[in-house]
Amino acid sequence: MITVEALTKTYGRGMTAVDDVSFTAARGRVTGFLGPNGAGKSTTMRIIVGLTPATSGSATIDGRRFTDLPNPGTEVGVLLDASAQHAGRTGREILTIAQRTMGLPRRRVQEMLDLVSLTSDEADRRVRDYSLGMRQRLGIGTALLGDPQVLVLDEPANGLDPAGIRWMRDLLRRFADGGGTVLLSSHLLHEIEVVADDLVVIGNGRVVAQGTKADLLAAAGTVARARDAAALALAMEQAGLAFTTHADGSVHTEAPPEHVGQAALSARVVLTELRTADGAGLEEMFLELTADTQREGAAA
Ligand SMILES: Nc1ncnc2c1ncn2[C@@H]1O[C@H](COP(=O)(O)OP(=O)(O)OP(=O)(O)O)[C@@H](O)[C@H]1O
Repeated sequence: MITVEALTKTYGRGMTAVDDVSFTAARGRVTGFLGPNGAGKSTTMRIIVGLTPATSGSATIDGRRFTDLPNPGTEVGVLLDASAQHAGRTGREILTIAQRTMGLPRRRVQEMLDLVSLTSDEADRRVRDYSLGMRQRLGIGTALLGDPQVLVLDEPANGLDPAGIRWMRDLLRRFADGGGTVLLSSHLLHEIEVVADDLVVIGNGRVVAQGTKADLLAAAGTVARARDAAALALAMEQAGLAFTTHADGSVHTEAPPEHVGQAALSARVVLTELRTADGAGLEEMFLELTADTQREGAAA
């Protein structure tokens, strides 16, 4: 488990990148870490893995600071900036150095190359000649090399092709289902929506929302549709549920699906659709929660 408590990071005078941030990323779950550009995600993650000192507050992994872990790579897999890998080395060399540093068996290098689908030919090319997606795959391989129980990944899907993104999603799901802890930042909201169990949203260095994805998206309300749109509207009114009607005939309400279902049943209205409004849910929620801190929003 990752525990971040009252974490604050200031740079120079008056620049607060991370402002009293607290959250946990639990075992067996994927925690999505979201926020607009410059919100403080990378800074928080860098503090968690000991690359940036906190001004105040703490970040621990299973109760210990990253810098106190005797062999950190075997406990925490880290991918922060895939472009930061030594460009003059080959992928195989980078993995081999990490394998030796961690004192792992040599076979782990080939196992990781196979896992991230880098061919022998690619593994022996210098990283400067890698595509972004190949660097990302190598970074994921390096993060997993020591068979850690915790992953801290900053934009891991960046540069991956669609098949790679799906592969990554399945990998993270399996990792968490096996009891692992995943803290994952991404701007790909759809990816987060599919893979995350819990969400932490930050804006301007502060947490603006956190909780289970289900709870946060449930707050987005319910969409319902009936064969007879007018009858559904009447049923909603009779049940005292406030709603708006969309051009496509569906209704949107802040009430949970159960209440809408009950209203339809009471009025004997046949529903053709009943779901939480999570189609565009995460994006809507993200934009709403971070409206004050969005660059685009701020200019409006
Ligand atoms: N070394 C530094 N010195 C001064 N300011 C910094 C430093 N590192 C980060 N910052 C500032 O801290 C704020 C948070 O940056 P951070 O990289 O954590 O954001 P982010 O949420 O990861 O953004 P993005 O989505 O663009 O990656 C930004 O305003 C950034 O300019």
